[in-house]
Amino acid sequence: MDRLVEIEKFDTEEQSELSLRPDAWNEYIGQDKIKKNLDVFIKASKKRSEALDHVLFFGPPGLGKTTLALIIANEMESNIKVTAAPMIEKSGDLAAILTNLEEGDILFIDEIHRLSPAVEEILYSSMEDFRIDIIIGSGPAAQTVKIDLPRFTLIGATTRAGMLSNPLRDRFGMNFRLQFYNNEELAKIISQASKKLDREIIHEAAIEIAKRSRGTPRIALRLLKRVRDFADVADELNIGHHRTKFALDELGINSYGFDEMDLKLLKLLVDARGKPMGLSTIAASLSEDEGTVEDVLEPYLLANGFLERTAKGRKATRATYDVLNMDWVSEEGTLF
Ligand SMILES: Nc1ncnc2c1ncn2[C@@H]1O[C@H](COP(=O)(O)OP(=O)(O)OP(=O)(O)O)[C@@H](O)[C@H]1O
Repeated sequence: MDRLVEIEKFDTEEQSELSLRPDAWNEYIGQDKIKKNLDVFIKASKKRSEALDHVLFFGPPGLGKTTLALIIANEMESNIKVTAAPMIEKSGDLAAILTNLEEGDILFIDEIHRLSPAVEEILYSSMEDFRIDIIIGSGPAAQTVKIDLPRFTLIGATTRAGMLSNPLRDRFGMNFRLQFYNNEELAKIISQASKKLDREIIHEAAIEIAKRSRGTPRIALRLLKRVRDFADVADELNIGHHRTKFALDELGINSYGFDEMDLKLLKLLVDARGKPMGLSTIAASLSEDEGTVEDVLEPYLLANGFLERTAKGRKATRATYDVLNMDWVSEEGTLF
């Protein structure tokens, strides 16, 4: 029987990513430790003919959490339903999803930290006992009906592990943190995707795109598509280094891969002349919400030493001044 892959969380841009998405381990580049561990756990569950234990992935957007869930389903030869927490508004929505699952199915919930407490409550018993209690009616006449569920696997993904409640986090048998990719890994992802787009890309060009992708496959693939547009217009069948550099410069992507928002944030910190800045001040100055600053902007800057988090707030580092071609000012305000 064919596996069922039901996806209801993607917008149009994500739909266009689907054709480039790897569906087997050999195409999933990097994250070697996670791959190795999951491979063992999948093989063990298959050997015992059991559903895989619940899995939680966390890490910044675009690092491959959804892709991993789809590969797991492929390897387990299971049906998968992909959804996102904001689409599960009421406990009834979740109950409907759960009661429609079959033995061994996988349910993937993205942004799982955004589930409402009432919905989360239902998830606890379904993850632990494969059972849900539904209350029918209200007041003294209300009745609780227990419904048994098939043994399924929940795969949760979140950009904010810290926002997950303890009872929910504890119910996952496996936790994996995804890391940013290095340039060689991203170049491999770019070359692989380029082949799927019927283009050859030379290694130097792939590295050039990788360097400007903030360690993130989703950004790398987006840039690859734009570079391909430039190559197509110039009637170049293959993607070379010169065209790639030209295209990326035209797109205004600097050699660190920083976009306008990154640069605005770094400039804010530098303008504070060494004084730490609070998250709320940064968010207000950038007209962004705090969550976006914490989940999307900061992780890459932090991981690469362009920003420092202290108890008093965020601070520029020496590397921040270097990026912006400015003289370094220490916390005491001394110019170097
Ligand atoms: N390790 C990898 N190897 C090859 N391609 C990858 C890898 N990781 C991600 N990709 C590609 O990058 C794109 C984004 O990945 P994905 O949607 O899985 O990220 P995500 O972590 O789920 O993002 P979000 O948190 O926004 O949902 C996909 O098109 C996928 O094909």
